[in-house]
Amino acid sequence: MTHMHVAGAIHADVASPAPVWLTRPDDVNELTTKLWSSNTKREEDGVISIAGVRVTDLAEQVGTPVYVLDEDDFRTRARTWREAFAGWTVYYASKAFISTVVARWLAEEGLSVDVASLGELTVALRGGVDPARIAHHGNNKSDAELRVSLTSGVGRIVVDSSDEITRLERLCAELGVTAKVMVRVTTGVEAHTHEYIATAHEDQKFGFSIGGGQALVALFRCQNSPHLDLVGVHSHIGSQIFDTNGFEVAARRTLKLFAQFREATGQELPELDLGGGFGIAYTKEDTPSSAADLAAGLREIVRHECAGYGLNVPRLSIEPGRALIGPAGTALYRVGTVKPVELGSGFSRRYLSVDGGMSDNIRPALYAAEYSAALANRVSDAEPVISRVVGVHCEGGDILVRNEFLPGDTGVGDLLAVPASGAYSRAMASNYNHTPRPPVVAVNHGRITTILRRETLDDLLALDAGLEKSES
Ligand SMILES: Cc1ncc(COP(=O)(O)O)c(C=O)c1O
Ligand SMILES: N[C@@H](CCCC[NH3+])C(=O)O
Repeated sequence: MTHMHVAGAIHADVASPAPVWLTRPDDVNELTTKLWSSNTKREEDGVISIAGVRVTDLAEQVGTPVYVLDEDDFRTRARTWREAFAGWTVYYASKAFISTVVARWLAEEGLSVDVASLGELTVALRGGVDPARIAHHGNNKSDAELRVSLTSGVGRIVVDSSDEITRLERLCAELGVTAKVMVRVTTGVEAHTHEYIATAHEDQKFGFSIGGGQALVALFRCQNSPHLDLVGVHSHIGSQIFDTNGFEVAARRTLKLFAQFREATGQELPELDLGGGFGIAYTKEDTPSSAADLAAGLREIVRHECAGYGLNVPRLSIEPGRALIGPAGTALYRVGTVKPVELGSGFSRRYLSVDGGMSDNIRPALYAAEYSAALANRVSDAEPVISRVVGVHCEGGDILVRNEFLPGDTGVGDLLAVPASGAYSRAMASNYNHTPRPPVVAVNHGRITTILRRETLDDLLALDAGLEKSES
């Protein structure tokens, strides 16, 4: 992830070890603008508010932990991306987070939606997304899933394997329909991100390899199928990427494939999807590109490559997930214990245990992802101290924020806010240790709306078949 290369390095000038990239803030109460949703600020009395809702009121009304979505921030970001990429189709990657309310916002803001499971597809449809504006992904889509996709009129099915093409042809024949398909290709790009979220190097499960020749074969096969309508190629190189070079190389390689396809068939492929993966700021160190800069860069590359091959510029699309919902979300936790841990050589680390953990945000444990945090219910004059925010689970790796300067008097009962938490946190949440998953609330103009309620122990016990039997 972003700072993995320096995670072990330490400052010697502070009482606790801090990674070299983490600088001591002049004002520990200040909210670094790029990290927080656009309607987040500190009120005069020091309490953080999001879209006019004070986090102290929020915690009182809905409890903690809670994920807070700044509706206006999300909608504005969705519009900004749609406008920056005018003329392209912008699919929101729903895996980052989806609920029927978010699906409705997307439909209202004129975005399309990418789904990667029957669950995401169902939520998008139930949320009112036009099926024609849905792209269906997955490296092992089931018959049941493809059937729903075909019968509901999903706009694009992105095929990922020969077995899937066979399955899809059989289902299309059975249902008497034709599927519009894109072929997911592997461009061989080594994206600069964590290994687990890079998806275009050769040794991973997604797509047909361009370098190995399988991509061209898959294109021919779809082109010649009476059941499939081949519309183009899909490339996705990975996630949380800052270095735009990877997108450029992917665009070059896919357009070379377009040229090869035309040479072999005399026909041009009409569409190219360049996927998602645009990085966001989780810490002050991160410097994401703006939608406008990304759009200008990608437009120019595509134009240049198409001109070089004498191709018409295809209809283009992208699939940002994190870049739209990540910065709009804030996680709110309450501190339950504070523990100074002696590390030897005069160092100590302050562990702040909060009421959530790896069950609501697995990203630090899974990708060594870095986050930031701020004391949210008040300001403090105390010296900033390097702190580690940890959860309630039975794992040493149950870390939410590995290193952050927080006021030295942060204590039991205080609220901590973790910005940039809208993507892949609640969406990847689990019930580890039989923990009910936190709610997601939308805030706007001082109003709180629950869009996903808090799970309860009763919800979890309702799944317990043994209990059902003994009580019936
Ligand atoms: C096919 C596809 N499209 C889009 C995305 C969205 O990625 P991100 O949220 O990084 O923009 C992903 C996830 O990495 C993906 O696998
Ligand atoms: N889940 C990943 C991103 C990969 C998404 C799907 N291709 C993350 O949390 O960063």
